[in-house]
Amino acid sequence: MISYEGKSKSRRSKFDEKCATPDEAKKNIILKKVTAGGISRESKFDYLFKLLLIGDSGVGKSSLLLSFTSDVFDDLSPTIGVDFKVKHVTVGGKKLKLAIWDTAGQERFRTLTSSYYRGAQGIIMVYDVTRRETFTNLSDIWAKEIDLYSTNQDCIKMLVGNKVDKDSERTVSKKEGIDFAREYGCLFIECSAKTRVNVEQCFEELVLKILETPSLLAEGSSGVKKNIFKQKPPESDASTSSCC
Ligand SMILES: Nc1nc2c(ncn2[C@@H]2O[C@H](COP(=O)(O)OP(=O)(O)OP(=O)(O)O)[C@@H](O)[C@H]2O)c(=O)[nH]1
Repeated sequence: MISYEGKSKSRRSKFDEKCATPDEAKKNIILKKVTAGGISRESKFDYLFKLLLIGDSGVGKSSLLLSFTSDVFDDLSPTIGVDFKVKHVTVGGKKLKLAIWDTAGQERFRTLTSSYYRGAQGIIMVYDVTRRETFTNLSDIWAKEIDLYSTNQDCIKMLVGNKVDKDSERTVSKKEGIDFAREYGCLFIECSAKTRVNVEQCFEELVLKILETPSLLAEGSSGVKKNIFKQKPPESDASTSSCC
């Protein structure tokens, strides 16, 4: 089991609701990073890991994140650009700070979200077991995005089939998920953000695998000065940040 010292923020600020375009979303990201930078200075940890959630719109990425960090399930509106949460956990005797980035699945944000693959030690690819196209898009879109944009050669990938609480509506079998994961060298789990089945296990297995990968530990060590919260948003410029 993971033990928590949870720190999380509610997913939708009033600012979120007003963001309708990728440009507005960029400004939103900058604001959120400033807030997260404050949190990072408060806590001690052995490793800081950057995790990324990707997959089609509506598969439940934000719901998984909210379920994991806040034990809450809600009917969420689509993510605008990129969102993130911080979670402190202890796994394998190590104190970990997880910065979990939740990307919008909608295609119009793809250029914006692609830069967030940089430096991620773990990438969670999510599909909806009741919507087959979200599974076929894994190979058509998401695996290609990882190949293009992930900068960590040893980055651990986790395939997640979400919404197993709707088993009667399932259009993707568990075996298909296992086969895909084997072919693409991913970990695999089926879960439900709604019932919380396997939600903790998903993050725990991913993080344990990262801990077993020495090259990723060098990247994620708290001794490394690189601050992943200060990652520049794509195409960010002075005018954007000064607007904020
Ligand atoms: N039944 C069920 N519904 C879920 C589950 N996870 C998410 N949902 C619902 O699916 C819808 C989409 O969930 P989101 O978490 O917003 O999906 P997303 O992948 O973040 O979507 P984008 O932000 O557009 O990329 C919401 O109505 C959720 O309530 C689940 O495990 N079971």
